[in-house]
Amino acid sequence: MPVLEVKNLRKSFGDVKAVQDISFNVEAGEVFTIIGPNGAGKTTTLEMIEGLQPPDAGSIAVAGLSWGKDDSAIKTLIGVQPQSSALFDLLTAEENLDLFASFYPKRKSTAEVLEMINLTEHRSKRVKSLSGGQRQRLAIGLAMINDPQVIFLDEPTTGLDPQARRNIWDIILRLKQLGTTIILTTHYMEEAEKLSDRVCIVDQGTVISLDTPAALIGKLTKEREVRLSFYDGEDAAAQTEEALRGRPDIARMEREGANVTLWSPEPEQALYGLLGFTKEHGYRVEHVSIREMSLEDVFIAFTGKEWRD
Ligand SMILES: Nc1ncnc2c1ncn2[C@@H]1O[C@H](COP(=O)(O)OP(=O)(O)OP(=O)(O)O)[C@@H](O)[C@H]1O
Repeated sequence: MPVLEVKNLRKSFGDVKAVQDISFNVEAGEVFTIIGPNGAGKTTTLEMIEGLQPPDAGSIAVAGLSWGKDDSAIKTLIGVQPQSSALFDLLTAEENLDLFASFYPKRKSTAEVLEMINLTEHRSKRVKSLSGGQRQRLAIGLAMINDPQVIFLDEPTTGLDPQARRNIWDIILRLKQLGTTIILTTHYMEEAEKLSDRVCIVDQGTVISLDTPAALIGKLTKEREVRLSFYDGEDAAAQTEEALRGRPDIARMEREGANVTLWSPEPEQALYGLLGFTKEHGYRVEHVSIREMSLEDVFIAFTGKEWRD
């Protein structure tokens, strides 16, 4: 049985249809990531699943339980990362964890959570003197204090520097190892690609595509982009382009000065042909690279929108 079943969710705010029709299932132990442009309905969807807003229509089952019937049972099963502004500034990290733990019948030990979020040595610091990354880790600690089966993390790394972001990735991966299901939203493509078992792309309140990062990328295209630049300048590039045009393993080619870019469903084969030609003619290649398509390419292709930083 999926740990989360979301069917035909809808929610409007006046004339704004924030969520038009969203359905998905999440299996136990998955990292399931919802991505989408600004205003796509991600937060509204999460808040309905977390029981913070009632949907206008549709159904939500958490481990087979429903809001409105089984509220206190669901609350023991889920953990929600509070916005870092909801932390108590004048309490220490440890005191915040103890306070949140007191709301629940079942809990993890504070020491264990501090260890998981790598704050043991800062446990006696007041929140107001923690860094942004440390506060964010504490917010994730609060989401796990009741030892939940499912944890919701809404943009946990927004605004953090790359190192602080990686520290949060480590926590997410540790939680996954322990079997916790994680529902994540993020604006960082690399993060979604690295952490997620499946990614759900949402736009204008509907699910546009849902699959593993690899399958989403595979759906987009089988082509890879190959770039090549020549020490011997424009002439060498133009000759190479001319000679390779029409090869079956090259879908299309572009040249700009001494740089040639081509797209190929068989980039290795195309490269053999290319390098064979340049060697034969004594053209010296300065740089060769093959670029894999990324989740960012998928996002742009599906939503027609640039990714927000
Ligand atoms: N309480 C509210 N009252 C009125 N409109 C709202 C409310 N909450 C959300 N909306 C609107 O609903 C739409 C979806 O918002 P939501 O916050 O769910 O999107 P999002 O995908 O989380 O966006 P972002 O990436 O910017 O956080 C937006 O147009 C937003 O302005």
